[in-house]
Amino acid sequence: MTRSLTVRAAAKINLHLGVGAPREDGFHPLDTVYQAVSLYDDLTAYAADDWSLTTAVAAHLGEVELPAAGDNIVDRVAELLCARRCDDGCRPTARVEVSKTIPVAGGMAGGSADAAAALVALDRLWDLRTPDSEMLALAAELGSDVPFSLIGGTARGVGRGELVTPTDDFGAWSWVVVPDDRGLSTPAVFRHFDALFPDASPEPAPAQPVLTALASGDPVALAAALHNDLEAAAVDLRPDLGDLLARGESEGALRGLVSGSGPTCVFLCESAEAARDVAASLASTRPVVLTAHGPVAGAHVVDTSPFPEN
Ligand SMILES: C[C@@](CO)(OP(=O)(O)O)[C@H](O)COP(=O)(O)OP(=O)(O)OC[C@H]1O[C@@H](n2ccc(N)nc2=O)[C@H](O)[C@@H]1O
Ligand SMILES: Nc1ncnc2c1ncn2[C@@H]1O[C@H](COP(=O)(O)OP(=O)(O)O)[C@@H](O)[C@H]1O
Repeated sequence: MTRSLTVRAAAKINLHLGVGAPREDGFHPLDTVYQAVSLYDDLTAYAADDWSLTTAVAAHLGEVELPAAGDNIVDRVAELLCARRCDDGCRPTARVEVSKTIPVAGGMAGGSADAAAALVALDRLWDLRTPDSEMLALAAELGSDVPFSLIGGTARGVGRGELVTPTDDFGAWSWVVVPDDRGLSTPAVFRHFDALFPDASPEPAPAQPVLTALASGDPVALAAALHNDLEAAAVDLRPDLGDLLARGESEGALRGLVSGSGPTCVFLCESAEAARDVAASLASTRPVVLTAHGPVAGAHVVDTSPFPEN
């Protein structure tokens, strides 16, 4: 029987996204608070003699173009892990299948989730036993959001978002998630932020109000503290998002927010029941409306077949 393992990784919401003026390397300094929420991609890696990758996107997310095998972030993970952790001259071999339910190019870090899942799965499949500190460093090379996708939960991110520290979170938070059938490009939204705010401070807005609200566990306090500096840029590029945010709030959400660089909009609700009600109201005019809760775990193994324990 072929050895295989499945790793699950979650989407994220930025509860706070403070963005400073661009650094010399072009990246923006961030002070952000990530929360992993219960929308997932599953990645299964099978032992094989060659390298192959297939991706499947959940039907409700519509017709979405993903980078072809060879250009996918999962290919980059395999190359990087092999180059840094395998013997000289080795090449990556596995058959990898990715099953996506995280909206693509939606500001929910779906590509980063797949990268984190691939790091965990291939490290285990190839028995590399990479130390956690090195896994986080490799994750940071792959993308600013990838270290958070590894650790999950609720965490503060600084630097360009790659330096993550878990934070206190005493709540069980209920979200409505409204994806969009057209993605927004993350670099384009950051560029539009620069155009709208040419005098932005080099220091991003501090995350303290959200950290205090998370420690209270009170949804009303968290709703008041939610903050996203990219929201103005995303809404300026896509004015319909502003209408959607207003509508969710008028339907009973405590607060609507663009998720990261958008275009997915998320709505914090008082309870799981309230989230179901808001979702039902929004579903009368939107093709896809989901509910989710957070925080949930980072990339973790959910199935092995048969796989010797070490
Ligand atoms: C905006 C955020 C908020 O969490 O997420 P998304 O909304 O895309 O999911 C992240 O900063 C996205 O992280 P990620 O998608 O991993 O970005 P990267 O691959 O590192 O960078 C993609 C591009 O985004 C811009 N970028 C990213 C991070 C950052 N701190 N400053 C930037 O200017 C740069 O143009 C960079 O070339
Ligand atoms: N495995 C993958 N899943 C999703 N997107 C991927 C993947 N590999 C590469 N990408 C590309 O990464 C870009 C960002 O996608 P994604 O991570 O879903 O969005 P966001 O950065 O807004 O959170 C898109 O252009 C997408 O086509």
